[in-house]
Amino acid sequence: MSGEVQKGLEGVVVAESQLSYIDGDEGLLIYRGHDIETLAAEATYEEVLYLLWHGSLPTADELSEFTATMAEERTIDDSVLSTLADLAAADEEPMAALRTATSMLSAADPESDADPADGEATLRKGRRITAKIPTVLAAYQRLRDGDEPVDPREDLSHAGNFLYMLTGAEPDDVAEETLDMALTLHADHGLNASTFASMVVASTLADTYASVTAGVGALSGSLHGGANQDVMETLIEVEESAKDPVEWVTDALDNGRKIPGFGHRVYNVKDPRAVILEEKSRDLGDASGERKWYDHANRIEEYLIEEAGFREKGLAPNVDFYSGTVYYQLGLPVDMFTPIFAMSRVGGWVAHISEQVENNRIFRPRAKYTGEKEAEWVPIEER
Ligand SMILES: CC(=O)SCCNC(=O)CCNC(=O)[C@H](O)C(C)(C)COP(=O)(O)OP(=O)(O)OC[C@H]1O[C@@H](n2cnc3c(N)ncnc32)[C@H](O)[C@@H]1OP(=O)(O)O
Ligand SMILES: O=C([O-])CC(=O)C(=O)O
Repeated sequence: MSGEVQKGLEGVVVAESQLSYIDGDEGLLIYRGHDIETLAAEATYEEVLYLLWHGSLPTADELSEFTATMAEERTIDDSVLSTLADLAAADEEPMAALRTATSMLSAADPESDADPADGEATLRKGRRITAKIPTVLAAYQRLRDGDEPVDPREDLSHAGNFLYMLTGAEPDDVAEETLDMALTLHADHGLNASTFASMVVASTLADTYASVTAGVGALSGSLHGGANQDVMETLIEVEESAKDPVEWVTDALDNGRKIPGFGHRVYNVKDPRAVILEEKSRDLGDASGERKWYDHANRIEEYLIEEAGFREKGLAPNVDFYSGTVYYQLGLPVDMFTPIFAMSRVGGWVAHISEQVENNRIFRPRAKYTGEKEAEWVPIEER
């Protein structure tokens, strides 16, 4: 066995998977054979979940049964709502509130004693978690605002119902379709850090709720899902600085700052999801007459790629760079951006957890020990 350290596990292949394929040089993303551009344009998030979890696109009957089953599972227990109220009163971060609530949801699962190695039971538990996360998030946002949570409706889509529960009003088509597309784009992405975290937990044969909770925790960090919030905060900082975006970003780089929304372990070119979200951000800006956020982001991208050497370093916009401006233009609160990412990515976590337990071996890498091997024992009173 080679003792060479692969820091950050770069390039290490640890599993086989049929779920998503990424070509980081070509800027290609595929879920089970279907390219992301087609899925974003044609599929609903529910269809994508079915594809990821059950291996092929659903027929119309399969989709309507699947959608109805998930819609019936949207309600959350009063105990979860009451904990969310306590967390809102304590001004907890939304991702931390989601982490706590996801863990709590297991108490009401009707299959709590299912065999963790049963991939089908994992999918059913995962479906319940996926159905309930929007209810948790919308309730949390309303409680933070001092409003009563709104009960989920079964007749609305996953995206439409979330927006409805958030505002108390049915969303317009543009908002619903935009969010649905964003959910599709974020649903899966190979062994990213949060998916891998959830797989590591699942590989111990821990419960699905434990594995998904680990995914939420891993996604919250600023190097991963947390970057979409950071991008928007950066654009707001640019706006408030009274500096030109290029001047701002030059100063930021001179001060050793990383620019959120740029760089990726797998892509050396622009993330194909960022291409789609950029177009959506520009269209929303044009439609509302408020192109400022898109323009700031685009100016920063152009400068970093064309003039600051990012292209030569293989640094390009990732999915988080334009998702923030899209969500902002939909009027979503900035610190809900990463929870909305989780609301989508739970589909990928569940698919990978199920794939893992169906063909399981516990993850157990090693560290190269660089500490002392023969330290002298000194009694406590002599130290
Ligand atoms: C959904 C997602 O998770 S997408 C990623 C979201 N995260 C971000 O957008 C945060 C900003 N980006 C980053 O921190 C990184 O690019 C990551 C975490 C995405 C990838 O990390 P790694 O593959 O480990 O790359 P690493 O951080 O080692 O970067 C390689 C080089 O590029 C530089 N670099 C990477 N990203 C950036 C950036 N956003 N801005 C400026 N420089 C950068 C690094 O400083 C490093 O330079 P060096 O070799 O001179 O030290
Ligand atoms: O793949 C990664 O490392 C990060 C990412 O883009 C994602 O999780 O969507």
